[in-house]
Amino acid sequence: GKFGRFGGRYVPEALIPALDEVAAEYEKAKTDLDFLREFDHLLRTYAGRPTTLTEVPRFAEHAGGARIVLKREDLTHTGAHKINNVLGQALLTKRLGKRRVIAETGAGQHGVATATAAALMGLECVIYMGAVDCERQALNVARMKLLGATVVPVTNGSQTLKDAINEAFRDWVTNVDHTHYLFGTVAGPHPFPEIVRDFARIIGVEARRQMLELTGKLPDAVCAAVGGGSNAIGVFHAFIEDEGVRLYGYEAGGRGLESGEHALTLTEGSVGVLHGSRTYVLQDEEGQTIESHSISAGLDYPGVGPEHAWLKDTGRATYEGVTDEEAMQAFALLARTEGIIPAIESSHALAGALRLGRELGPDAVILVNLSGRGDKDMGTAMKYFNL
Ligand SMILES: Cc1ncc(COP(=O)(O)O)c(/C=N/[C@@H](Cc2c[nH]c3ccccc23)C(=O)O)c1O
Repeated sequence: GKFGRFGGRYVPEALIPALDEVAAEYEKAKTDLDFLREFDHLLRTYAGRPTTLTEVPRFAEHAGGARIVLKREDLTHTGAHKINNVLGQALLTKRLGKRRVIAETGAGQHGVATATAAALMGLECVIYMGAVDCERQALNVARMKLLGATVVPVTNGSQTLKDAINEAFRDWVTNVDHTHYLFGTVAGPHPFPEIVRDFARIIGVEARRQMLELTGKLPDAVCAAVGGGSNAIGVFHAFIEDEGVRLYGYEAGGRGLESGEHALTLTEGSVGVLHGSRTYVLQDEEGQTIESHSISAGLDYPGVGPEHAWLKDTGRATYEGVTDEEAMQAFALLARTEGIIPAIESSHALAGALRLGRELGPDAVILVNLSGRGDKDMGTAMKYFNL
């Protein structure tokens, strides 16, 4: 397979034709100049690409004096990196002649991005979201409805991302003739990990060129939060061939390893199958998926994209945990020192960069993918900090 022993498509027979159809359409689109031009036009004039780099010297004072530069995916339209993947897949939906898109969401950012593209292109849109997540990301639920989407609260299981994905797959099996499942990250069955990575990698392509312009060299390290893995692979991919550039993925450490309440899939999980893909999974000895926990809904997932499983096994990337507490401290520190309120998901990468800066020392230059903005997280922040 594409990612060593990871990836594949472990799905019910009923979904194979739909996956084949999407894979075939993508193979055609990726060399179709009309598609590439329309996608590029939307990324520039609608999503607001290229996003800028912002150096954060006051924040970096807390990172052992290393230089820290942010890739500002929080400045894209809808406020997170998700818009890149969604615009590409929405164009594919139209090429497939389908009139309806469905999606899963946890933090609500992929849901908002999908509803946004559906409104733009006149597609019917249904978003599946765990009832717990509907509660903690209520602002995004309201945005999705305003954008014309139907939000379906999912009440089975842990009522978070994993369950929303299960419900979305059930819908797709029934409605595949007129519906595209607009998958929100680099997990899931082939071809989703490849398609979503290809649509997200513009982040790293821009950042690599921008870092050379800004600092005259490649960064010593690239840091990103890892939920399903799309913003991380999006910023990593353009640097994979650059051996001198270290790649760090930060997972949700939740209440800490000992608490058992975390989403440390790559650092504490084991090889298994989840949502159609062979990858790392948080599972017990019988192979039952263990419920994950994170203060950030977007990282609260017991699986991960197979390309990250491969990057971990080959040693090309390093994955570490960041607890809820560490993430919230980094969240507040960036706001206070640089006037930028990050998404709590992104704050895991910021906390990782503080740790890494102290390790690498004052000559290090660290690029951090600021995957989203923190408007959606103000409810959590108000409670956490008694604002
Ligand atoms: C701002 C922000 N940063 C980082 C992430 C982490 O995702 P990733 O690792 O793919 O970059 C998210 C996830 N937001 C998605 C998470 C998500 C959607 N579908 C998934 C499937 C599996 C795992 C995660 C997701 C959401 O709308 O909740 C996010 O909203």
